[in-house]
Amino acid sequence: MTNAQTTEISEPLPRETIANLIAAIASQPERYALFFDIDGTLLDLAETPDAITVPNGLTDDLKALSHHLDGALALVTGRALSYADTLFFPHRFPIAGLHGTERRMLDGQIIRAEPTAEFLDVKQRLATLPESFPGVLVEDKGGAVAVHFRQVPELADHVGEAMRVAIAKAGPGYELQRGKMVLEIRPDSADKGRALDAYLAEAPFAGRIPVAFGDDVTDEAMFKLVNAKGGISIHIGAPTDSTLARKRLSKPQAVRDMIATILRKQL
Ligand SMILES: O=P(O)(O)OC[C@H]1O[C@H](O[C@H]2O[C@H](CO)[C@@H](O)[C@H](O)[C@H]2O)[C@H](O)[C@@H](O)[C@@H]1O
Repeated sequence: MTNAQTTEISEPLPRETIANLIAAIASQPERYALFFDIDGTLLDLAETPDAITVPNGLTDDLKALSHHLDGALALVTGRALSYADTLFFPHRFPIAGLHGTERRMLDGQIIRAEPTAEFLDVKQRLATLPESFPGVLVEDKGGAVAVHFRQVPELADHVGEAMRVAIAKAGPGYELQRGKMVLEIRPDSADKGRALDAYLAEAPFAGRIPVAFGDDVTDEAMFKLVNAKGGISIHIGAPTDSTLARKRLSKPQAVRDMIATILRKQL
C-alpha cells in the first residue's frame, strides 16, 4: 500500500506567495510546467465517482492556461485516461491516468500495462462485493479497480479485508492504493511521481520548474519528485502533517481561482 511519509504540517500559501506565484506564471510562462490532480484538486469531491461536475468555464480556462504555457500543463489522475478525456471534452490534455500507470505522450501514443488474467479474474469477483456489502461501490477502470465506501464508512474494515484477499490473488504486477474512502488495485508499473518525471523529460515540459497540485495519498509521489527537483508542491485541503507538499491551498475553488487569476493577469 502506498503511504505518505510524515513531515511537517503543510503551510498555507500566504497571500503574498500566491500573488508572487500567479505573477510569475503569468509573466514568465516559459519557466513553469503545471501538473494537476483531478478529484479533490480541480473538482470538488462528490458522493460517488460519477456525481462529480466540471464547473462552467474550467475546461476553457485549463485550455487557455495550457496555451499560455505552450502546452506544459498535464493532468495526473487516478481516473482512467479515457474517463478524464470525457470530463474535459473536447480538449485533449496530456494525461497520466490510473495513478500514472497509463500515460499519453505528446504524439498521442499511450503507454500502459496490459491487465493480467489473474487481475481480470479478481476484478470480476470484486464486482459482486456489493451483494455482500450493500452501499459499497465498485468502479471498473479497465486496468485498475476501485472499491468505494464513502456511502457506508462503517464497512471500511470489511472492504479492507476483501481488498487484502484480492491483492494477494491478483499476484505480481499489482499493488493496493489507498485513497479518500476508497481502496484500489492498480498496476505497480508506475506512480504519479514517475509519470511526472517522464513528462519532464519531454518537450514542452523539459527544463521547466514543475508545480504540482494534489490532495490525496496518491499525489505524494508527485510531491516527492517535485520537491527533489526544486519545484513547488501544493496540497489542497486542511492543514495536515501527512503530506510532503510544502504549500497548501484550502479547496478546489482556490485552485480554480488561481487559474482564473493567472489568465486575467496575462491578458
Ligand atoms: O487522482 P485523482 O484524480 O484525485 O483520482 C483519485 C480517485 O478519484 C475518484 O474517487 C474520489 O472522488 C470521488 C468523486 O468525488 C469520491 O466519491 C471518492 O470517494 C474519492 O475517492 C475516482 O473515483 C477514483 O477512481 C480515483 O482513483
